[in-house]
Amino acid sequence: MFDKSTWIRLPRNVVVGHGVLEQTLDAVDELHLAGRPLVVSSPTPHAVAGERVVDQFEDAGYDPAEVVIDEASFDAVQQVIAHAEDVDAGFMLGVGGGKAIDITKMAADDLGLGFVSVPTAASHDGIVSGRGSVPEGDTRHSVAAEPPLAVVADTEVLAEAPWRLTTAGCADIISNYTAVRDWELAHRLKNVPYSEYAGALSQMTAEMLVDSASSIKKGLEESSWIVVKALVSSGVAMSIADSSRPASGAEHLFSHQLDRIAPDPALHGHQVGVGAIMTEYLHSGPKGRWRDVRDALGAIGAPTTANELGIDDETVIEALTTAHEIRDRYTVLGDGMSEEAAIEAATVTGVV
Ligand SMILES: NC(=O)C1=CN([C@@H]2O[C@H](COP(=O)(O)OP(=O)(O)OC[C@H]3O[C@@H](n4cnc5c(N)ncnc54)[C@H](O)[C@@H]3O)[C@@H](O)[C@H]2O)C=CC1
Ligand SMILES: O=C(CO)COP(=O)(O)O
Ligand SMILES: [Zn+2]
Repeated sequence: MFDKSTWIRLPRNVVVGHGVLEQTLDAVDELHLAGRPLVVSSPTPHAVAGERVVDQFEDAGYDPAEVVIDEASFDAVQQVIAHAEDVDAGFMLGVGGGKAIDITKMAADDLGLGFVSVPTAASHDGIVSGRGSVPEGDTRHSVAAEPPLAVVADTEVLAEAPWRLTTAGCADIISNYTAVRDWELAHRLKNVPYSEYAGALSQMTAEMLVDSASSIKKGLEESSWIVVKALVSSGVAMSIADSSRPASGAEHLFSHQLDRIAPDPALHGHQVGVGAIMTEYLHSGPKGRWRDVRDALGAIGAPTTANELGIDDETVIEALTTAHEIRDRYTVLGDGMSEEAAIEAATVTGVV
């Protein structure tokens, strides 16, 4: 008997373009959500876009509530859940970077409420995904959560965000190359379920972004358009796989570990990009395609060295040798690299 079944959860409305923040209300009305909206953001995104979203709902006769969170943690998720219960929220809107969106996603999932994603930076591919990722103690949990019902990505807002956030989004996409390689390896070695569709979509997304590198330039709103479409596509790959595997391999373990141990971690996308240079080297050796990964990052102005990340060499080596401990996810790092091998990989690739 054929007994497989699968659920692919995707957003219903993905609205991308110049000035579409003003269409947030329309995108929500279409969803037939009931009750009071709760707008969740962090301080800068609240000032940049959150207040305008609150005003739209106020003008339309809704009674919006708002909460501004300072950090990405399970405490913040609990804080938002408590606030939503206090104000009897009917649905939520997450306005901000990856952290604000993940917190909203996880709180909404816990309460069984619908949620809408309003990214203010094209900095990561969680804007559409059905995963929430928050550190807890020494580990990081990437948990299944309902994906947003709608995504409203205003390229005018995204283009005004600091440029480094956009290059971080590009690097998060470029890291799909190594993430898919790790996924394939885990499939072959550990029989981890693999989705051809999700793997191909993730890889194609990275290829299309790299092919468009010459159009991704500071001050060009079209860049935000190109990057956000890639982020949506990568998020869809995660939804198809029902896992972050298509977009998160050893390079992400390395970045999550840096978030734990570096005194001043860099942006998520920038860290995974530098990680991808080294893990591509581990996959394909000194003559392999690690130079292509490095050059693709360099072409869009993302960091390619520890120095450019603002992280010292020792911390990079420590993160590389301990990254496999972050979570139970088989990658090219296997059960861990020796310090000598980590130094070799980081040195040959010019990361340290
Ligand atoms: N759930 C998922 O599938 C995924 C989750 N993530 C998570 O997302 C997080 C990283 O997201 P990021 O956006 O890099 O970090 P973030 O959310 O901390 O944002 C970075 C900084 O940019 C600021 N910012 C955002 N929009 C701005 C704007 N328009 N103007 C000025 N400043 C602005 C924020 O206030 C913050 O200080 C990580 O925790 C990562 O694990 C990343 C990828 C996928
Ligand atoms: O950052 C992500 C994909 O780009 C999400 O992956 P994680 O599951 O490693 O948090
Ligand atoms: Zn990522």
